[in-house]
Amino acid sequence: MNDIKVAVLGSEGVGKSALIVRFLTRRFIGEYASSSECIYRKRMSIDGRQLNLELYDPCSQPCEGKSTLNEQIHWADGFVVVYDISDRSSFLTAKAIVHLIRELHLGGSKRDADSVIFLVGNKQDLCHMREVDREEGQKLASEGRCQFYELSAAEHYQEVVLMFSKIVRNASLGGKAKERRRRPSGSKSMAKLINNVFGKRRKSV
Ligand SMILES: Nc1nc2c(ncn2[C@@H]2O[C@H](COP(=O)(O)OP(=O)(O)OP(=O)(O)O)[C@@H](O)[C@H]2O)c(=O)[nH]1
Repeated sequence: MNDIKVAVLGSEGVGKSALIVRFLTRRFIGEYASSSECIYRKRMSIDGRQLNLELYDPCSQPCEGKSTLNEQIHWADGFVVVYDISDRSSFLTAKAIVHLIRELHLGGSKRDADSVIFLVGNKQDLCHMREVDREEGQKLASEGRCQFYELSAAEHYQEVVLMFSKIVRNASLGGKAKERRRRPSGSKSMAKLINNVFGKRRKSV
């Protein structure tokens, strides 16, 4: 069975965990653990093929054994680079990450690389507080040769599922069946994911 590794990257509070939890559990809960990096696993069927998906959710806080962004990039087959449309600084971080991925992610053909970086402007429901125009996102995506999505983990379940399904499909088709690399860090079961959702430091929306 194919193993597909997808890293969800971006600055603190952009909604990386919210997107992952939404995809894996259908739920948007509002507060998520941030104290450790983790990998979530899901068995999926794409085009009749069984895949083991590993989704990497980094920790924005300093934490024990934390992997570097370079390690995360080398580990992954596909990348979801997230920013918050109501936070310009998160967009600048996303831009830097996209450029770094392009620099470091040298395996595979050009076509493969083009289809496995997704740029996601999250929190579209906060468009009344928008600091990043949709056009700016599209421009960065075209410069970085990424696919572009603007969505809301809070409100757009179907779009979130579609986006993750597409990157998994693209990564699995990329012919980048890489030799298995070192995992960025520990892994987490679904039960742990659910447990992590409650009693976290609060973040404002
Ligand atoms: N309004 C709105 N809030 C969101 C959305 N997605 C996430 N949030 C909120 O944004 C805050 C941060 O979400 P997280 O999923 O913890 O963000 P993160 O990127 O994982 O943050 P770190 O773990 O600190 O890196 C939480 O309060 C979420 O409820 C969204 O689509 N809309």
